Amino acid sequence: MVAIHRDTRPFVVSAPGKVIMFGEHAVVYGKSAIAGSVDMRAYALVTPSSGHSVRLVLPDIDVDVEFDVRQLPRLRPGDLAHPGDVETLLAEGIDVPEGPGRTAVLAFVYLYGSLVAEAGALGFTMCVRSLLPVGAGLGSSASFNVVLSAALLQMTGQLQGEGATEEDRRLINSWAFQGEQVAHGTPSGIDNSVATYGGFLEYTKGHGPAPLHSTHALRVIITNTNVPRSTKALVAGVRALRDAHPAVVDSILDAIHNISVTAATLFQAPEEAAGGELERQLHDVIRMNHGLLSALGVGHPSLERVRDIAAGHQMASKLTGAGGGGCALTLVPRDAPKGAAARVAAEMADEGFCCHQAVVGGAGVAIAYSVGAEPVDKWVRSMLGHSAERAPDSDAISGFATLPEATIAMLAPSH
Ligand SMILES: Nc1ncnc2c1ncn2[C@@H]1O[C@H](COP(=O)(O)OP(=O)(O)O)[C@@H](O)[C@H]1O
Ligand SMILES: C[C@@](O)(CCOP(=O)(O)O)CC(=O)O
Ligand SMILES: [Mg+2]
Repeated sequence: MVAIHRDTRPFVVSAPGKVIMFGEHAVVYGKSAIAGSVDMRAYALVTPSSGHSVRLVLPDIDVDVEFDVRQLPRLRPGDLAHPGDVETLLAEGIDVPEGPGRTAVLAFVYLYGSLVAEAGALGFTMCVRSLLPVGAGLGSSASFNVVLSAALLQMTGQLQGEGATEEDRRLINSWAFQGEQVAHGTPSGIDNSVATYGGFLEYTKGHGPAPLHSTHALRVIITNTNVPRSTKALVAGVRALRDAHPAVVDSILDAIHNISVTAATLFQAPEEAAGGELERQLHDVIRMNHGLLSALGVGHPSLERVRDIAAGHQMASKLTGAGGGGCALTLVPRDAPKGAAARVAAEMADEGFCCHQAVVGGAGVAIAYSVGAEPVDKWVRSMLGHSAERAPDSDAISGFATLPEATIAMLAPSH
């Protein structure tokens, strides 16, 4: 039986989104991929309470639900063949919303039922807000599942070091993966790994994340085309194509694998070798990876537009995440003329796209209790500062939600 940690202080858990540099989709089939955390995070504000009521407030997707915890299913290992089957255990009268909120609430029910299993009642209000665009390829689902898992593990006293120890992270990551399974069916695990561990890493299913010590600072523009798409549907589309043309699709997946392997070598090449030649090779592999993803059927005209605008400035772009719209990344070469990144972003904004000059490789999951007299907004700012410093010469590009809008007020559910 799990003892409940009766600490009634409110706390915040945050976790970053991710940008897949190389290897999306192929990673689902055991190929190698490279990804890093981005400086946009999800935040869960948890306010423990003594009753039997759990309120889950998700303003980004218009969800505000309340459950009597005695009605939620309790799950033991092996109760379900797949976490996605949690729906079948819902008691009559349990109200789970339709639409985008459904998978989020089902992931919550699954994680609550598994982690609070025999521990009796555990009441609280949890509000999750995210600076990540929802459903755009930056791993918003994974950072959501990481903050859920970490918050529930923390409240049930299952973390040794408030999420900071190796064992804490292993535990958070494995539960967040199950949350991703509720939503996606067959996730590779790369998104939840980046959201948990942060940094920049190489990932192969079954081997887990391996930190990649890049010797080169990356300047990356992330562009959200604002074209909605579903990760689950895109992953299923690639699976159907592979079922129809196994030899062809497997050779594309192998080519993507070889791109990730090549890129890992390039990222780790000695600094002396980092001249134009190295950047030219990175440019080539980005371009080829995008073409191969298009061949898998996960491209979109908006992504081609991003690629064309970048190419007009001698920069390479590729879709990132599941594709079909959503986000693309553009590598800004070190020797790009001053202001070039801002000009690219302005051209993209003219198309209705949003751009963000990302800092890649910041911290993973973090848990924080409010401390003493520290003003709460200052405290939230310091949490946002977990990511690496911005490059001093970075152009001001901010089409995404950023501070100061992201104050604690957005974390507090309206009553
Ligand atoms: N801020 C959020 N609040 C609640 N749920 C979220 C939030 N962000 C993401 N989600 C969950 O993740 C889903 C989107 O995940 P997905 O389609 O995998 O796209 P991506 O992970 O690329 O953003 C949403 O439908 C919702 O279930
Ligand atoms: C397409 C895929 O490689 C990444 C999906 O990322 P996102 O949910 O679009 O952020 C799927 C996976 O790795 O599980
Ligand atoms: Mg996702």
